[in-house]
Amino acid sequence: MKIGVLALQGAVAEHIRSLESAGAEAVAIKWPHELDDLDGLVIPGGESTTIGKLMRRYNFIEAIRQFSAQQKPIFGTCAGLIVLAQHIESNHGTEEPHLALMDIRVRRNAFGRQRESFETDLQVKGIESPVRAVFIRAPLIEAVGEEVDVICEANGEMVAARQGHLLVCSFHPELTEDSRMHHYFVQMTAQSLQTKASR
Ligand SMILES: NC(=O)CC[C@H](N)C(=O)O
Repeated sequence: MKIGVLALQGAVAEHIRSLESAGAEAVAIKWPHELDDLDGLVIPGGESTTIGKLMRRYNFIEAIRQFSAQQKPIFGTCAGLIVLAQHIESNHGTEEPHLALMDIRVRRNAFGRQRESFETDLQVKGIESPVRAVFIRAPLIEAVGEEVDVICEANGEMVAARQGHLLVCSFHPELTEDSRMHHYFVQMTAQSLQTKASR
């Protein structure tokens, strides 16, 4: 199993390390054609406007949409969650979506200045004990469509969700030693490979 980490901006090396400790082969992806031999893709955190711009400049938008159309799993963390969302809100109003793949409405920088970065332990559906979650100028999921399963909340707010082959979280699972969120994604990818093989 080979999982790519979109390497336009953000914590790429940390995601590669976490994927490896979750048992996958992981590679940095710089060009759209490199998506062809991947089984899954991680879109890391960083700054969503910048990642969106770079995705357009290097023709990743259409390539990732095609990747998703093949039901190949995609995991967006923090800014990666924002670029996957169909609806984006910020303090300046509604923004143009980027990949627009997941039926969620997100709010950028949703925690306000006092709580810009913090860490906490959160229960995630499908993971036995709480995971350490690092939030950095994090977005929140404000609304989800019918197909979306919310798998984690922080103080009643939605911070991680899954829609079929798409997984998102508003925190940074790559910044802790706990690789269970990556393991969750590796399992999703393994399942999708199995389904394909049995077709
Ligand atoms: N840590 C992050 O990825 C922050 C996301 C960033 N605040 C944005 O809106 O794009």
